[in-house]
Amino acid sequence: MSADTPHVLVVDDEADLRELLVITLGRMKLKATAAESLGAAKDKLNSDRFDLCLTDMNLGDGTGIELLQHISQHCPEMPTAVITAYGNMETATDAMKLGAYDFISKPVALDRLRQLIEDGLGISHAEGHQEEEDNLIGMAPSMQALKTQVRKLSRSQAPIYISGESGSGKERIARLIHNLGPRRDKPFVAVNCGAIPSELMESEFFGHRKGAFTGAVEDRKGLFREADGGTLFLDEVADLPLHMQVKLLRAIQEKSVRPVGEAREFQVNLRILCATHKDLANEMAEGRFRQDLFYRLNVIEAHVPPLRERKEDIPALVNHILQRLSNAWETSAPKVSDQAMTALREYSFPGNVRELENTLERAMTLCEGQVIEVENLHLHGQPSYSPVTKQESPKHATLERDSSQPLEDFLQEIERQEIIKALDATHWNRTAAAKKLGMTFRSLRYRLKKLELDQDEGE
Ligand SMILES: Nc1ncnc2c1ncn2[C@@H]1O[C@H](COP(=O)(O)OP(=O)(O)OP(=O)(O)O)[C@@H](O)[C@H]1O
Repeated sequence: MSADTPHVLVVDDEADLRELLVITLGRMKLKATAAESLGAAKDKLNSDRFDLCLTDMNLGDGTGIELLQHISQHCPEMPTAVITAYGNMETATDAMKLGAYDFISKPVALDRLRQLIEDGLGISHAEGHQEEEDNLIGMAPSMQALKTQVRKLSRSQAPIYISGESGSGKERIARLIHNLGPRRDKPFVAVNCGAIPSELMESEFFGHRKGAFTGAVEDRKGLFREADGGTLFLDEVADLPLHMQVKLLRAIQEKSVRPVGEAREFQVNLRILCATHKDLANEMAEGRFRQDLFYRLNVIEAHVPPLRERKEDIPALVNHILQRLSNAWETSAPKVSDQAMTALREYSFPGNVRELENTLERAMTLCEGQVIEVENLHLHGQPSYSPVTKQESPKHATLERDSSQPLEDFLQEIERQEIIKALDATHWNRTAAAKKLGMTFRSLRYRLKKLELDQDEGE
């Protein structure tokens, strides 16, 4: 064995299991050192350097949890996995919250054990990828804390629930967790659970065999197998129908899937991350989300704060987004006037970073020359606001009629502005806007035509 052969510490008070672990590691050409108690493990950690630690939960003079606490203080960089009693998810969850990257249940299956060891060594050889982190803009203390958490979580295999408002950056966080971790060279598959028709869900997730149902013209692997070895990101997980939640839980627990119309099961090794802008605990309390799946997915929560709570990040985000847009459009990035930047900082951004991106994209189209001014931003609640998809409308009424303006024109301008406000508040959903304005859909449609505001967008 050479000096750079990875060195693994095995901690278990049961001699049989200790021996099995040492033999398996030897067959994998790894160097193993065994400790039979918590005290002995601490001594070995003091006197030697290890690349990985596998520990049982019962250690005679202490527990695996105590060992994890010791490791997190004295050698936090060393990946540690725990061995738990069969079906004891609670202990496994506690261990992962304390930094264990994964767990294995007894009786220990050898192929799963080998996978666990390989995953762990992949972590200890992973270098930091600074450029990945640089793509996540955020100097606000809440974002710095989130980045620290993400760095830690990327080393773990624990499922993570990413909470946060729409457009706040949940998927971006999920990608960063994947890209910083040992699975980075394997696929990252993102799926919006709310966008798949209920009847197609099973085949989307688990695949199907050709001819399994009408329309199944060829074999399909399904998202779980596409993500094999990598990460599956379940966005809007609260939108999964209950029958699918049962199947998902089973696939996660068994680490295997059976495609529709197929007799065989296929093993999958993936990490599950999920997100929703809904309150998942509340969805569970209301009976729309299964409790067992909730506890399986929500081992650790990472929260992405809304943009209005980290306004200090707005200028850096603006520069980052304008740079990205101008690269894509092959133009030079425009500047943002001081007033426009102040307006952006004062705005509440209900649609978070995605809304900021849309606002800047529109402003870049509208601004003449190289400077984005306040009036190019069209922020809600500003007098110059007009809809995103419309061409620049003629000058907006100031709500004070100048004496030369015919009353009819003035009233029409007020009507236009009120309708636009309602349409925007409802994302151009005309039925909802009509309700907001206290008129029928037909009547709104008539007015839209009259004011030349009718368009197909946003239905
Ligand atoms: N901190 C950030 N730095 C740079 N870009 C960001 C940041 N946060 C979000 N973005 C960008 O904003 C857009 C929205 O982010 P993302 O899709 O991750 O949000 P989300 O919370 O997953 O949205 P939804 O709830 O609609 O699924 C993306 O284009 C993303 O790249």
